[in-house]
Amino acid sequence: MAAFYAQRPSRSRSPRQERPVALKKHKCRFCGTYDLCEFGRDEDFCSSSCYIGASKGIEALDWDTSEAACWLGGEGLDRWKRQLVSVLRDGHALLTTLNEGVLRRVGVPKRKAKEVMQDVEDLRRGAWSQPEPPLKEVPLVTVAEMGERARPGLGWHLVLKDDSLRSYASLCRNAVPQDMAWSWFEQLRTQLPWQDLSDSRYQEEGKYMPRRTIFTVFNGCNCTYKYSGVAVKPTIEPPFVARIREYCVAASGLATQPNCCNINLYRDGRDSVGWHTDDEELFEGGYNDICILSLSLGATRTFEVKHQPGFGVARGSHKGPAETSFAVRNGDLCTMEGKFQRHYLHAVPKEPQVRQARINLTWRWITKHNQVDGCPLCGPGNSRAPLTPSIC
Ligand SMILES: O=C(O)CCC(=O)C(=O)O
Ligand SMILES: [Fe+2]
Repeated sequence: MAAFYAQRPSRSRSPRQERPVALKKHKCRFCGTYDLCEFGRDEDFCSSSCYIGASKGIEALDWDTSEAACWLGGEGLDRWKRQLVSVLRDGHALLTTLNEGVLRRVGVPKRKAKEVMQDVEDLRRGAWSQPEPPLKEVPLVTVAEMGERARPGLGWHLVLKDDSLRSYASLCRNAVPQDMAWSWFEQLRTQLPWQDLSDSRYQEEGKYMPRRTIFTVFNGCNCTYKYSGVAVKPTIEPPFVARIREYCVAASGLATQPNCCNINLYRDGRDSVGWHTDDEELFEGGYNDICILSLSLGATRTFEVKHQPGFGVARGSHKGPAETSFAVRNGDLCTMEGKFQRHYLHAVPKEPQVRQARINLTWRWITKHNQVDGCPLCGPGNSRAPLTPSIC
């Protein structure tokens, strides 16, 4: 954490003028330049805006290109600075996209690349271990509230409420009537061009992931969904899937339409999805408040949730049992909201006794369209577009 703050550039505004009362003598952990603190809740910050800035973790590292270049110089990467700066436009990109492969590709020797990545990991840990801003500082309206307002009595409620980690999950049983849900299930099962994916790290040759899948996007988007070693090419959302989306979004009280959907077919209880987080760059859920809306169709399965391994534990280590779980049944809608993808993992475990198939649609908002895929929607300004679902 120290490294994170030590590397942070100082701010130019003068908060002394903004703060008439000084209650405590302190050096602010965010801006580092003030010695008077009036912000009572957390004595390490001089103002609530610094607290909020710091609590945004990676987002708070608002280096520009020249500051990123300066950091690279400090790491002894001067020789490769020109190539690296074109990849790492700013501190945000440095914290989210730099890896050993990027360094090796521009010619950084293996040993040096490893060394640099250790420093980057320090920065990342600092950013990730920040507290989340409380709702009264940075408001967030959950789908449980929005859905209740849009559809009173439909039954939206919170199944996970973690204010300190700004993580929420809302659930609505029977959001879609049973007969309609079963007919959607049949239509999706028989009409979608399902794909089988293989991740060479986990599957032997000729073997596939334990579920079939498809990733739909809006017409005009060309983003591939890449996660844990697989790449799912986009399919333009068929009109009947669009109608399902519109129905579910209306039932949730969300005012904007999610622009993509990951759809899974679990053929029976032997199919599953392991512990993971949907924190891919496309959705920017590793550092922004986001919402993922999920519809379950067909067989009842169990949805499991647990904390991400904490500070000091390798982020890839997913051992340990679920901390929260609930059944997801035909016609149920649920969500993952706020910083859920940053702090929690989720899974649908194998349940060999289940004989029927299940289909799950998870709608998301792509906020950072992918340049590498040549997505025409990629452009300046889209990467920081916040998702603030609002009430209809
Ligand atoms: O099937 C589910 O309920 C979860 C699917 C999921 O986590 C995903 O598609 O990322
Ligand atoms: Fe997921």
